[in-house]
Amino acid sequence: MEANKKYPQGRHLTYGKFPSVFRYDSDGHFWKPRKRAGSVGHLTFIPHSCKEFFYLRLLLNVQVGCTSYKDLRTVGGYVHDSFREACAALHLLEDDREFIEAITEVAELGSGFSIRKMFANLLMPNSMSNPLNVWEKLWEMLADDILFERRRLLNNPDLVISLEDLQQLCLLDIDNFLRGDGKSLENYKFMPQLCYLNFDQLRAYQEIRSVVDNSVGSMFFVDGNGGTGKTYLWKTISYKLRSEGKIVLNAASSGIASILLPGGKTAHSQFQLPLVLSKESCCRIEKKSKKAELLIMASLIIWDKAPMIHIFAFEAFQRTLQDIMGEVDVKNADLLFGGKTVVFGGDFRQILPVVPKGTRDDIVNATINSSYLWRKCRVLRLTQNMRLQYSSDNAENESVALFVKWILDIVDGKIGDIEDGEAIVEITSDLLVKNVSNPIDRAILSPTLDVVDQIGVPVMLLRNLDVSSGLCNGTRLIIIYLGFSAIGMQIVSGSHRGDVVYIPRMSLVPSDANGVELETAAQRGVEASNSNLQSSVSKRIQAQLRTGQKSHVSLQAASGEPCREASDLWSPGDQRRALATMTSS
Ligand SMILES: Nc1ncnc2c1ncn2[C@@H]1O[C@H](COP(=O)(O)OP(=O)(O)OP(=O)(O)O)[C@@H](O)[C@H]1O
Repeated sequence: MEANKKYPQGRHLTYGKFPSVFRYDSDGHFWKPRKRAGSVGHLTFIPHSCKEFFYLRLLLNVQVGCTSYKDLRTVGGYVHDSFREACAALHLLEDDREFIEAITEVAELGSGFSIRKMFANLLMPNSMSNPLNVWEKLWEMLADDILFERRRLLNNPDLVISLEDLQQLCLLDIDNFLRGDGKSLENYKFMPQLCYLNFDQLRAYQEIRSVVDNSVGSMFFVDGNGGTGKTYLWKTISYKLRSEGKIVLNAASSGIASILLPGGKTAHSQFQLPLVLSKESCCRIEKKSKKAELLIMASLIIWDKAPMIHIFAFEAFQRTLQDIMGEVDVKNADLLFGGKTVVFGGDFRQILPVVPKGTRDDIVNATINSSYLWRKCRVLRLTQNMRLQYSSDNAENESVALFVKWILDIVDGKIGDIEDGEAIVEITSDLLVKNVSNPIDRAILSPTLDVVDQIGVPVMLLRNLDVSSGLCNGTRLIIIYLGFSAIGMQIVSGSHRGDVVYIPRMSLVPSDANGVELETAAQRGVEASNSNLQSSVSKRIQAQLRTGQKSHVSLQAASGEPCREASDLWSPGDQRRALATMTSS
């Protein structure tokens, strides 16, 4: 302030910028002009708890040319009583900007750990007027070092953590700080919450956890209808174990289900399963390879949507694990899955393995519960549908419950005359959506297998091209460019919605094709298995019923949706009879 009185050339500088032109003489306690400019200064951090000093510091970062503290408190010619009031007049406190600035500043000086602690400390006394706003603006900064720490802890420099997982890990830390003070995130309902488990999920979690903790190894199957929270359970277990530095390998039988899992991969990619499986197959994992090392280090292996894959895949995986783990200790070679804990999950009402030209019996025999492994499997059941959000309106709840029962009855074969697993089901007109502007957003099926030939046409990808970018079997896209050898598309479903991608035109030759080729990896029309629904059907679930075309209608999918309206069935014509293929085993 004395320098401002003396040197007019410094009056346009904030306190932080002052050292760029002036030098402080610590002996004489005064500022004098620098001979050479270029120094950078910063103000010492002052915690929010220091109240007026904190606000004084905020003002020093904004006000210029002040020659007294009174000048600092003056805004628009009015002298405020406190630094805080002056900050408010300068709009420095709107939207919790003071806290955002304070956290941002500490982030430059300290670790992510310290700013997470700071955020928790601000939450505790309810200092922030809108903590959610601060969280949304800063959470990536709060989670800044988590990925680095995890890579270091797991000794895996290539580790990738999804944004959702990062948020959970960050919240977990904040929750831990709050617990130190006898509180938890639950006390702050307006904040994003940590995963909490319902009774069935908790029981399953505890059983799996105790086996992992005691390193005894076991095989589990978590059985639950769509929406009972299997994926939620996988996520919770994964977050928890990984937060303790343990390795959890997540895989799913389908690409689109795998992108819902933290660090999930398709089972084929995760376990190097051969495409053509037989009774003697083994995974293509070399004993001394990195993949084998990872499997040895893994505390838990999760395999979602297991009923979709042929039993040969599980048996191949079990043999491979015995081989790999037998190298660690010869006794492991006789243990189930080499002594590893492997948790399978899925819903037998959903899609079962595809057996080309197979009968119903062939399909049932190819399903995981027909394997010799099943006898050693502990089945854990989830029964509460978590996707259904019951409202305070009893009539609405009743209607939802009736609708769910109707869907389950169809799948259980209680409605319609079933012939060889198929039945004609009458759909009541109140379930039909007559006009729909954007069917891609609301459709489950059905394939037309037409060649992709027009811009603006909705398509579904039929190959796992790049699961981490959301390009997998089941991803929905809209054609935006048709080139000679590449097609440009925009993703319209899942977490990569809106992304523009270009994929080469390619031939699809099924392993048992006998010369049959499909035109491109993306096929016009929509067909999704139940497992594809969560990310590919975004807002509403419907079945598109095509006159005269036999479509595989996974009606039970709709049973998990939040409300009856969300489960409308769309019929382009007046087709009200759906041919539902029963897949119940
Ligand atoms: N304990 C829980 N607390 C809050 N929400 C939950 C809980 N468990 C599940 N949910 C929510 O319920 C919905 C359905 O759960 P989830 O996707 O895990 O079911 P699912 O059994 O995997 O379904 P599907 O078999 O159709 O894939 C999701 O929106 C999930 O976030």
